[in-house]
Amino acid sequence: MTGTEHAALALRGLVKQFDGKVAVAGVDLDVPAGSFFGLLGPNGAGKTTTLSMAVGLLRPDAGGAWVLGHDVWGDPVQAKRLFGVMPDGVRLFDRLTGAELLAYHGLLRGMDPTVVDQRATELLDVLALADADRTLVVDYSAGMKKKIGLACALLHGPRLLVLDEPFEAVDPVSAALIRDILHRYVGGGGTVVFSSHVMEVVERLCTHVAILAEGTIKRVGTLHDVRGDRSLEDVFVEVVGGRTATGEELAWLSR
Ligand SMILES: Nc1ncnc2c1ncn2[C@@H]1O[C@H](COP(=O)(O)OP(=O)(O)OP(=O)(O)O)[C@@H](O)[C@H]1O
Repeated sequence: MTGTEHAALALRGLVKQFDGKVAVAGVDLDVPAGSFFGLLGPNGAGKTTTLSMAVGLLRPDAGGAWVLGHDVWGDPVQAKRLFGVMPDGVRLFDRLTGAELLAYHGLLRGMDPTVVDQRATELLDVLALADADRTLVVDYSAGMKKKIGLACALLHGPRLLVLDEPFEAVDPVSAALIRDILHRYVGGGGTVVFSSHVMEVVERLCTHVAILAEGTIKRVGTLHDVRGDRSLEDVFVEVVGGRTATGEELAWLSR
């Protein structure tokens, strides 16, 4: 489709309904190559549904997704070489150790086993998972599961990373580690797009932001464009709306 060649990820007219209820109502988005892109939205906004359609995990009712010009749904083999995904809820084969899981991912991607071995050792080391070499992923903590998910997404050296809530349930030390790795990845020419509802993380990391609410993109642009002179939280609350407490509710809680 014209106009989708230059973006690292281009979404056009994505729509998804579940049981007649619209979850994503026509999302158009361009994630510029080399950007650190935050997809912000409240609970239930449609972030996971949008990203799942963008990476070929959930078939859209309408619309499509292109990665560096390659059609994710029309030419999945070529497109899937170019990106790595860390889905939410971490759907991993968790009866394996971290090293085994990486070896399995490498095999699935048809990678040279020596390269897989070398990269897996490096990734487990950098992500501070090397000590857990005998632990099954099912027994990992939530933060460790995020980290092994990120390692799986990085293993084949993708040009785009798509991460659903990468900082959810992650302690500050692991979060800092993940941030560092993502920064290095973008510094080296990669593109990251991730979903979050944590303002501070997005404000700190991202060059570009989109605010998704009720299944549509409400604001999009560079962090500066979207935020202006205000805090991202102010803009987010204004865009997404929400009730303001009058102070009279829950009066029975005060003594
Ligand atoms: N498999 C499904 N079946 C039915 N409804 C679904 C399904 N997946 C998502 N939904 C609905 O679609 C809407 C968008 O959900 P989605 O998970 O994409 O939002 P989200 O922005 O990722 O939310 P959160 O931040 O809470 O993870 C919600 O109303 C949700 O209940």
